[in-house]
Amino acid sequence: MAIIEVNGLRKSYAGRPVVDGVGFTVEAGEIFGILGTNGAGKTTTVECVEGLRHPDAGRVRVAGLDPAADRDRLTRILGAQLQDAQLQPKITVREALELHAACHQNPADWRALAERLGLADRFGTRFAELSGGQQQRLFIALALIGNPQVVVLDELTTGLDPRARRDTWQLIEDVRAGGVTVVLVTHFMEEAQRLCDRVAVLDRGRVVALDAPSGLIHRSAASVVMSFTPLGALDTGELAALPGAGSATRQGDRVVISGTDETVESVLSLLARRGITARELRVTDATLDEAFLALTGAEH
Ligand SMILES: Nc1ncnc2c1ncn2[C@@H]1O[C@H](COP(=O)(O)OP(=O)(O)OP(=O)(O)O)[C@@H](O)[C@H]1O
Repeated sequence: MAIIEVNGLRKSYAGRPVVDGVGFTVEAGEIFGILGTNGAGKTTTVECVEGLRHPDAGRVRVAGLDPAADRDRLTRILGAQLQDAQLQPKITVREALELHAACHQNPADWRALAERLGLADRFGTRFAELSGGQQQRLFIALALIGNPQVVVLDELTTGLDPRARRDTWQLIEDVRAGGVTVVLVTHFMEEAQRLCDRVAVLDRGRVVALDAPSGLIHRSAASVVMSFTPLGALDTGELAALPGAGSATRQGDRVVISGTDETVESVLSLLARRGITARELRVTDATLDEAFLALTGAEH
């Protein structure tokens, strides 16, 4: 059953379309990812779903409600992550939880929520004194405090260290296991690949792909990634023109080529013809990174 339906969504700023006919549905209980390059229109799209921005055209429904017209009822169904600027640096964890619980008709037990999110020993700590990971946990708690059916998390793990990011992923999986539908805007392909049931890839205001992460990877022309340090001059433009090659870039002294098995064979024979040694040669399966680059034509 679809809990979010977006059809033909359009939004322009000063005559410039930034969301240009976006459509997708989110099924109840799934973790739905929204990926895209900077400025692709991700935040504008989810803010239309949250009722924070009014679309110029199109239809948005969250559990049957029109977010633009039914914002009050929507807040009982949908929880959104706050941006840090919206919390006072001096507010304590307890005060923030109590304050936000008081804004909802049917709030969750904030002590139990804090316990579940590992914040129980931080009730007296001021927001500004929390670590980045603890702040993110607090934002998740505040997004969940109204017992929502849907939670929208926009770039939740940006700025977190790898351990805190992984802890946050576990939290998101726990949230979903509790029956909440999650919409996750992210720049991290690993995060999307690990967490999301399906992802929509936005590029310049349009959905250019919508599938399970594994589906996007399989549909992408690049199935493998080859990398090595060449002991000799090698032109990436020449490599990118080899059969099946998706992209060829330099990362420090290494050359990274995405493509197919045929590309690997072609690179090896080119190296042999030129008498160039490839040090620390690696060939790995392609990930969502390569699919994303191919879909958006972007470097990131
Ligand atoms: N209130 C606004 N007024 C004018 N332009 C805006 C406004 N909000 C967003 N934009 C522009 O709309 C475009 C899309 O912005 P949006 O924040 O939706 O993109 P995004 O995909 O979330 O980007 P990012 O990954 O950088 O957060 C950007 O070019 C942005 O500068």
